[in-house]
Amino acid sequence: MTVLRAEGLGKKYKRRWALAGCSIDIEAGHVTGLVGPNGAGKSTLLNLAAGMLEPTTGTIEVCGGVPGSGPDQLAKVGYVAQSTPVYTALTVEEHLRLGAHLNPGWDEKLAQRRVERIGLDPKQQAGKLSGGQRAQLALTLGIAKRPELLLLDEPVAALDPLARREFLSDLMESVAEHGVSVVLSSHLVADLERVCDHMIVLVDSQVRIIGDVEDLRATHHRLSGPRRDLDTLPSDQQVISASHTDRQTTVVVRTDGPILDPSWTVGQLTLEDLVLEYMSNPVTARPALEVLR
Ligand SMILES: Nc1ncnc2c1ncn2[C@@H]1O[C@H](COP(=O)(O)OP(=O)(O)OP(=O)(O)O)[C@@H](O)[C@H]1O
Repeated sequence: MTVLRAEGLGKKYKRRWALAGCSIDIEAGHVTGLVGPNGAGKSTLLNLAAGMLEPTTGTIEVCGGVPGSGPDQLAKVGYVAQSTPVYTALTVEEHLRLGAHLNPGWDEKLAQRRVERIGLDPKQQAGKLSGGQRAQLALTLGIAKRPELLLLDEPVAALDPLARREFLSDLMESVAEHGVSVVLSSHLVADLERVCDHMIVLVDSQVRIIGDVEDLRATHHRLSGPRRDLDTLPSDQQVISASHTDRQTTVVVRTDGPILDPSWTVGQLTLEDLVLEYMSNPVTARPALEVLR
């Protein structure tokens, strides 16, 4: 089953395109990381998927429905926005009560367990929580809702390192136990690497690359060797970035085939290297669109 399908998706604010021509296909059961520079369009994409925004062009379908189209659709999708919105005048326990009231699939046990473990005082007003505690409360509401698809916009940005690790392991537990699909944006690629099996890199409002993390790792190589003209590379090798000194060429290529040329020294890239290559070379790389299976 497809949990998120976008075709030619675009969003324009006044005269500026925040997102343009995005085609994305995410099957259920995946944890998909969304990365890209500031202003690339990550929050815009998540807002479109949550039904908080309407597309200017193209279409987006989430869990088989139009985002934000009614109560059934809202129940299927959990969304924790970057600002981790909470009701400042309500206490922690009132938030949980509200969650139980509004969400047909509410998991009270899970919500209580999380609040206890995080150490939130149920009687404390949300407006008096720290930024990290507010984020934890918002994340608890998102997870305990038991959605089919959980959309998280920079969920760990406000968390301390231990809380971050625990949150990510909670998330993995929810994925394993309840099969929830997740799309989460973050600038912390090392965190994403721990939990994501798929990755989308957005640059300049467009999808630069989308795919299975293992496939991405296996098909990208850093080649270094004697200086040479890039036109001499085999046609199945897509150049992502290249640099030359007087004597040496270093090039990052994407290819499904083996590197047969013995003059290259072949190095593997970490996921972080790979993401940075796409983020810092928006011109040389062509967009690579794939279906996530
Ligand atoms: N409400 C708005 N009105 C006008 N422009 C907007 C609005 N929201 C976002 N934008 C613009 O759209 C572009 C994409 O913004 P978006 O917030 O989606 O990026 P992002 O990738 O989430 O960035 P960040 O990593 O900084 O959170 C940016 O240029 C931003 O200035």
